[in-house]
Parts: sequence; structure tokens; C-alpha cells
Amino acid sequence: MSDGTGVGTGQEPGISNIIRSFRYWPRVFQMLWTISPGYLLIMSVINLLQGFLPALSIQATQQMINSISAGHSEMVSALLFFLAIAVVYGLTSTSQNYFETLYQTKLSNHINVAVIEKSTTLSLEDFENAEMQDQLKRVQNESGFRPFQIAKQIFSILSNVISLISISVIIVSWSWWAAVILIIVPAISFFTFLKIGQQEFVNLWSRASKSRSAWYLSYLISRDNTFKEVKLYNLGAHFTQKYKAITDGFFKQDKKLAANRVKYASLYELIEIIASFTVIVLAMLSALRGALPVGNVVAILQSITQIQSRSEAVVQELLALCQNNLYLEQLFTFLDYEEKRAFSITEGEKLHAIKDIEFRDVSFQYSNSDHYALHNLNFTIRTGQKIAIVGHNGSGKSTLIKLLMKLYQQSAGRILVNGQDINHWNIEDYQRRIGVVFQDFVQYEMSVRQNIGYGNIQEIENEEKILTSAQYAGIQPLVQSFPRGLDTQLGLWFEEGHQLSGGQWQRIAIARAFMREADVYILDEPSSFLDPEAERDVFERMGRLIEDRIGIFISHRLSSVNFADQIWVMDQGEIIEMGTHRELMALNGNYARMYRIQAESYASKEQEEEVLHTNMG
Ligand SMILES: Nc1ncnc2c1ncn2[C@@H]1O[C@H](COP(=O)(O)OP(=O)(O)OP(=O)(O)O)[C@@H](O)[C@H]1O
Repeated sequence: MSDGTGVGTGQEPGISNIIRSFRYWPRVFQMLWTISPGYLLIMSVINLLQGFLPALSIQATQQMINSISAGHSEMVSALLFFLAIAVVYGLTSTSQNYFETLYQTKLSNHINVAVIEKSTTLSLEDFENAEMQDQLKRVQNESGFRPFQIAKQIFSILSNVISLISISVIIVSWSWWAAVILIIVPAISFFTFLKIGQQEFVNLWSRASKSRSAWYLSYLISRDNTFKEVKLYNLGAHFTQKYKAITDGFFKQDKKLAANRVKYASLYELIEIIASFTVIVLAMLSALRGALPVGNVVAILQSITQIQSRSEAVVQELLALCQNNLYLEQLFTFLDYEEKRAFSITEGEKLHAIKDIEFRDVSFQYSNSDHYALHNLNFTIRTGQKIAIVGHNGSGKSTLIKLLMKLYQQSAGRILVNGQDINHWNIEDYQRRIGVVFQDFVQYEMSVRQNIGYGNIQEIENEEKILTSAQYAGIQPLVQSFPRGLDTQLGLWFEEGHQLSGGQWQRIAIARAFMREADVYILDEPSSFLDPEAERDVFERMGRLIEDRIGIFISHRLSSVNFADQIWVMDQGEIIEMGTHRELMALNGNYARMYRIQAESYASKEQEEEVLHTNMG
């Protein structure tokens, strides 16, 4: 994730990053301009205008006071001048609010869409990477609104600098060194606060991982699928305590920085008071000597206050600008991130059908793991074959499927599709020709139509196809019993939601897979949700429906898969046995042993039930 800046690499960013981060400005301005050139121009004009208003207002006050002794007509024109400035000020601030609110919404929507778009193009490998998760969290939480803040700060700095220059003219016309004193103190404080600001950024930056943990803890406490266990095991207090420990840690860091900030701020405040007080005393002495009219004295006093507050504002805005720049760096590093894919998914020859898939000496190691999840796999699957994969937990069944779907790139060996290297084909085409029901399939808190139609988004309005897919998955009667048919909302998160059982959700996911005109259908371990009979029904139904395609079934229940043309037994990333149920039983190896254990457990269960039945009878 690195571009050599330190952001996104696990190193902390330094002052040099702040300077380097200004290189993103052309991109920021380009982004700001494309969002709405009109609004941007209007906001520039308003801010420029506002920059001149304080000096004009001081001038007007000076004229008003001096006109008291000058006569009636001077007084009227001074009053009119003062009124005009007040009106312009009122108009510019209300229109500034209006345009800024609209522009901010447009800009943050634009950035959110860009981040979502980027996230959806990441490879599974990248997405599962903890560093990438942190990066995404930082971008989502911290970066999206920064470009607007930068624009606002630049405008504000411009406007304040114009005010400072124009007000300084009033002071300089009386005494140039008084103006120098007033401006130099805040300028010096800038560098101290820059250092503190950078420290604050580093704190926030290094928090991503912990704040992700905090988010996860609050997720565990607040989601319906996790809440049951939290209640049952009485984990609420434990999670709350962990959450509190993280946030208390953040608070301690914040407190330390805030104390540091206050220490320096008080020191600079004191120096500033002394400087401005000296200038005020000198102005009063001039007035006493009769060198300054009263109106001018009032103008100078007002100018001192204005210079103080404006120069402080400029310093604060500059500091915030530097900090925001660092977040920009994260945003653009994320948006520019190039996947670690060793292959392109959009190039390659168009694939019209998958006829066979061959693995030649394929091995695979997860990037965050020190051992191989798959070792030297060799097999060919052809159209019409039904393959069942069985094996203990962690033996590599799901990893094999992910590789077969080209969600990961194998570490060694070759995968061939229709006799050609898989990378020869357009991977999007290839993936489109696979229908899969993952072990942890998604339960979309949306309508039945969306839940099934998402298997083939182009056909989402094709009710006939959706109902046929539902029929294939064995849930058409259920769907038709819903009051609003396909438009019934599923789940509990939204209004009028209809909650399904685990097995019903699974059949919905199977229907989703059937929405595709696929050549390969994969069903990854439905046993968690389906009873043995239902699982066998699902497998056999699917087996019949996809007669002339490839079917891959993963299960822990050996009784469900004995219909398959071939059963593969996996162990520690290898396929250790291959054959039909009969062949494997005759082999009397691992499969036969596992099968007997499971059959015995079913038989003893049956006996127990019989005894229970007789006793109760
Ligand atoms: N994203 C991942 N990152 C690192 N290691 C992983 C990842 N996913 C799986 N593994 C590891 O790879 C090995 C194979 O896991 P896999 O999920 O393929 O097993 P499985 O046979 O499908 O298991 P189960 O029957 O429990 O679903 C395991 O050692 C597992 O810890």
C-alpha cells in the first residue's frame, strides 16, 4: 500500500510528509472544480468580498465618529456607508452558508461513491488483508470530508489574509512597526502548533486498528445474529469493558495532547496580550497629544482586535490545512491503489463455455500464513461430472473452491480451462459462468426479488426466471405464500421484514446461484443449515438439474454425497483419496473409516430414538 510516503506502510508519517502531501493539491482542485465549477466560483467571489469587509467596516466606524464634529451631510453619508457594509455582510454570509452546504453534500457524495467503487474492485486477497481493512476504515471515517475542509480553509485563509492586509493599511498609516508587532507573534506560534497538529494526526492515524476493534465490539453487541450469544454467555459486560478500555486509551492520548496545546496556547496568548497592549497604550498616548482624532483611535483599537483574531485564525487554518493534507494522502493512496493481482480480470479471450478445468501441480499459500493451504493438486473436472469434496475442518476444501473460482492466484502450478491457461481467458467471463453458494452466503436484508435476482442482475425484472430458480431450489411454494410475493422484504432489519429459517435462507441463496446460466455449480457445505434429509434433497435436486454441467458439492455428511460420480477426500491441503463411494469403501481407507463412524453414530441415534419411542409408548 505504499507510495513511499509512510502513509499506509505501517510507519508513522513525519513533517516531511506534510510538505510532500501538498503535491495532491492539483488533484484536489481538479476534483473541486469538476464537482461544480459554478458553486466554486460563487464561493470564491463571496470569500474575496468578505475579506475586504472588516477593513471597510472599521473605516465606516471611523468616519461616523469623526463626522459627529464635521457636520450633518458628512454624518448622513457615513451612516449610509456603514449601513451598506452591514447589508453586504449579511447577504454574503447567508449565501455563503447556502452554497457551502450544497457544495459540501455534492463533494462528500462524490468521494463516498469513489471509495465504494474502489472497494468493489479490490481482489479478495487484498480485501482480507488487515492493513487494507485499516486503510479502508481510515478513509471511510476520516478522509471523505477533508477535500471540502481544504477548500473551505483555503477560502478562509484568502479572505483573512485580505482582511489582514487591508486592516494593516489602517495601522500602517499611523505606525508601520505597530503592524509588524501585531503580525509577528502569531506567525511564530505557527511552527509550534504545526508540530502538535502533526502529533494529533499520528495519534489518529495509528488508531485505525484499535478503532476497528472498538467498532467490532459494538457490532457484536448490537447485531441480531450475534446478540443471542452475547446474552446467553453473558458477554455484554466483558465486551463493554474491552470497548471502554480502547476508548479510555484514546481519551488519555487526547488529554495529553490537549494539555500540551493549552500550555503553548496560553504562553502565546500572554505574549500577544502584551504586544497588543503596548500598541494600544501608544495609540492612546498619541491621542492624548492630540495627534489622532477620536474616530481614528477607535479605528486603531478595532484594527488591533481584528488583526489579532484574524492572524490567529490564519494560523489555525494553516495548521488544520496541513493536517487535512495528510488525510488527503490516505484518500488518494487508497483510490490509486493497484491490486496485487498477477492477472487482469477484464482482458483475455471471451469464454463462451467452461468444458473442463484442470489443476496441474497447484499449490497455494495465504499471504498472511506460513504454511501451504493446498499442496500439489492434480485433477481434471469435465462437463457432466458431479464431484463431492469431503475432509476434516481446515483440510482446504473452501480454499480449493476459491482458487477454482479465480478469487486467488495460485502460488505454484497451473490451472487450465478448456485446455488453455486460465489467464488466457477473460476472468469476468469465467466467473460469470460459475454459480456458487458459499458456506457463509449473504442474507440480503432486501426483497425476495433482490435476494434471488442478484445472481444475475440483468435478469432482476424477469419474474419467470426468478420463480423458476426458486422452484429449482425448492422454495417456490414458500415464496408464493408470502403476502407480497417477490416483493416481500426479508430479514428483520427493515420494516415489514419476514424472517426466514437458516435452511430457507440457504435455499434462497441456491436459487440465486440458479439465476446464472452457469457451466459450473458449487455448493459449499450446506450442512450447517440443513438437516441430513434436506441436504441430500438439495444435493440430489441440484445434481439432476445440472446434469450436463459440472457440479461440485462440499459436505461433512458422507451420507449426502454418495450419489456423486467422484468423491475426493482432502487432508492437510492434499487430495488423499479419489473414487466413487463403492471404490472408496472397497479401498477401506480414510473415507471408509469416516463413513463407518458416521453410519454408526446414525445407527445408535436411531436405536436411542426407538428405545425412547417404546418407553414413551
Ligand atoms: N483468509 C485466510 N487467510 C489465511 N489462512 C486461511 C484463510 N482462509 C483459510 N485459511 C487457512 O487455510 C487452511 C484451509 O482452510 P479452508 O477454509 O480451505 O478449509 P476447509 O476444508 O474449507 O475447512 P471447513 O471444513 O472448516 O470449512 C486452514 O488452515 C485455514 O486456517
